[in-house]
Amino acid sequence: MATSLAQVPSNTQEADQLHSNTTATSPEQNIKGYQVVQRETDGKWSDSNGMSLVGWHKDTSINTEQSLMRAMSLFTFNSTFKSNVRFCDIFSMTSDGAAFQYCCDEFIEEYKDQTFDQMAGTDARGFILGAVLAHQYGAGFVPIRKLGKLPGEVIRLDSTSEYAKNKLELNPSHVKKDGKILFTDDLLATGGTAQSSIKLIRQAGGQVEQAAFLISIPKLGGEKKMTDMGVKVYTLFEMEDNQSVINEWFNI
Ligand SMILES: O=P(O)(O)OC[C@H]1O[C@H](OP(=O)(O)OP(=O)(O)O)[C@H](O)[C@@H]1O
Ligand SMILES: Nc1ncnc2[nH]cnc12
Repeated sequence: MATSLAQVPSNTQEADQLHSNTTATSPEQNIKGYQVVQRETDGKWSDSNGMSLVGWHKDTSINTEQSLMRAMSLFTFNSTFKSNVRFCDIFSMTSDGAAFQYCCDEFIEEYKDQTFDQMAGTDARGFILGAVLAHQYGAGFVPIRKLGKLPGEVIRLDSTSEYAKNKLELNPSHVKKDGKILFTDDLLATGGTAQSSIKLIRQAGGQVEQAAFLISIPKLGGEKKMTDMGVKVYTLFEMEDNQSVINEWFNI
């Protein structure tokens, strides 16, 4: 029986259960250094609207089939939402309590030995992880917003992302001068958004040397942009942007 996206359980425990009943053609396969779980044709995770599920955990020490299947079930992809963009929807993950907790805990673990004065995140998806981590570490949260949404005196910078041009704004009075600030966003694609956001924070007197993203698409160059500006990146997932590779994994 084919497994359409609508039938894929959103609850990760149920996903594990489903997987334990399914035979993978190649349960664990190493592609570009990452462990990947493949489903056989019967169990492919996609539906007739062109949506499919794919993703893998960056931590190669997580190598049990169950962990990988959980990682893979977190995000949905939609290739028709924005033209020419393989749009990765994090809200399939955030709307699932277990999945959301799993991701947040991974970040909490990553930064547990550090202290930060503030988190900063970009409107709108960057607010989610930033707010969770701010609460966890007792740090403040600083919003970088799109044009015209922040009251008070703002500084502004143009930014270009994989599919949009924006004007980003920051209220400098929100930034702790010389404070240690972790920049957060859901996704690092071209890095244009993160680059402009971090420039704004630095212009306001904050120190940003680290940035955290749920997902990165390495092919689009964001990680290099971050490194070039002296920012160390931590991402939980990396996404393959090559449709033919994805098709091959999932027999789509
Ligand atoms: O690395 P880049 O190519 O710059 O792309 C990444 C940015 O694009 C998305 O935001 P979007 O502008 O879609 O806004 P949203 O958070 O309001 O959905 C995402 O949340 C990042 O902020
Ligand atoms: N491919 C993508 N999916 C989701 N959000 C994005 N922001 C920039 N590129 C994106």
